[in-house]
Amino acid sequence: MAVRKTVREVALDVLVAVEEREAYSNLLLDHALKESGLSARDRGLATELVYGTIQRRLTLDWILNDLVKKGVSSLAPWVRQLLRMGVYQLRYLDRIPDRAVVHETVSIAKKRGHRGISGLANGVLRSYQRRRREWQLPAQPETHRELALVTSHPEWLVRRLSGVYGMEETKAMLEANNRPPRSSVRINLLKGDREEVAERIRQKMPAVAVEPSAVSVQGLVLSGGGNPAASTLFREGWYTVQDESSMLVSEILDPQPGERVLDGCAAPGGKTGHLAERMADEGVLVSCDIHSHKVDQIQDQVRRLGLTIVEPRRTDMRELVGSEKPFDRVLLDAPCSGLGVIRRKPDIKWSKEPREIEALTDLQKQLLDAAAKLVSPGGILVYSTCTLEPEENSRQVEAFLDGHPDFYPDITLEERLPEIVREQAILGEGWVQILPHHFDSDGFFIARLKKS
Ligand SMILES: C[S@@+](CC[C@H](N)C(=O)[O-])C[C@H]1O[C@@H](n2cnc3c(N)ncnc32)[C@H](O)[C@@H]1O
Repeated sequence: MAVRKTVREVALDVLVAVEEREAYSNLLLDHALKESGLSARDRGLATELVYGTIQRRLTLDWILNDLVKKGVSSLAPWVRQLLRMGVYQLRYLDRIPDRAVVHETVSIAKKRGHRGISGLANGVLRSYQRRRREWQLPAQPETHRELALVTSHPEWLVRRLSGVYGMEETKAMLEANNRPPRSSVRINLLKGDREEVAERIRQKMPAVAVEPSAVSVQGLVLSGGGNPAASTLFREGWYTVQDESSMLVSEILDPQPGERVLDGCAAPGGKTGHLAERMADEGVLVSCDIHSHKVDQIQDQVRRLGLTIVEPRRTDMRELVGSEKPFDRVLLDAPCSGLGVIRRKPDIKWSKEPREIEALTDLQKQLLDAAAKLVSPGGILVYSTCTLEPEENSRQVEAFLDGHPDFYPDITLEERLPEIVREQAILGEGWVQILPHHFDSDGFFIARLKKS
């Protein structure tokens, strides 16, 4: 029988895979936890170790570069990650005794490396224990570098965001990125109303506290009890796991039963399901994505939610122009830099580069041009992203409106928002920008545009 990995070995392997394959931490971790056979408590610890070590990377490397002679970049990836994970536990996790951290780290080093590596691990962690007071950070960071170090985000990102939102707001946003995401679900309107679904969840999962979301009328916030996607209620389509601000996108498009609707960049299908539910599963909903494996994910959602009006297609949305009749409503939930979802995928902050943002804005512009042609006169176009970058958001919309005089911003967007969002989020003409600390949700930009 194969020997089961310990919780720290599971976490370490995920950390190494994220770095080497440049894959998303949440996907790799989900997969590793499923295979691991770890108890629920250890799964919680593995999750904390993976997210925490990635989140705090800059601060951890700042310390390790003082403790490792040639610096962390000189180490083999697994040794680098092992030391980061060790210092992370000593610095940020009070509930694990220091000696347990040192012991576990050195055991993995012994098992996987030679004596030199276990000696290094032991020396580095013990030096950190002795000298930990040397690495003090200011409570009120004043420079970009200090804010980068305190919140552990790349300096280019701190510079860029504080140029737009100011130091105070940026600090709040970056701190929110280091907090664990809230767990929320969108109730399936085709099955019941919010109170009915909440009651079912309470009965099925008594350990879970269920509260209505203040951000979305279809949202429920869950706390204190496992993974909502593992429940039979999820498999039976009573709800979909979705972030609260992301739910606002389909609410703002507000498709009606019987209409012809396009979800142009649809996979994995979270918003497709939402649109169809709001259409009472009546009408036509073309849901396309450029990647075929992702179209399968849309298909899975449709099946699970028991929807009949969705037509999943593998296609480049731009190719629909000329071959499809216009739509009453179009959702363009565009590919973006994802800076609003760093809390869920902390590796994004280390893998994204400023030049990628420029390439993305080009693609978004092309998709918007195509979307404009696919909306029928009098129809609605909603453009959304899960990023915070004006180049991809408000400026993208301004440029679109300049180039498309037949479109105008729909100011009814404001009255479609719940009071708390109107009061706290950033509102523009026909658009809203939600930042991660506003509601401890994902950062989202949503614009509602009307064709005359
Ligand atoms: C932000 S994600 C969409 C998330 C989705 N709306 C949801 O709520 O589940 C953007 C998607 O656009 C797809 N995409 C990128 N370029 C595309 C194109 N030219 N045509 C259609 N889909 C595209 C990507 O594969 C990706 O799945």
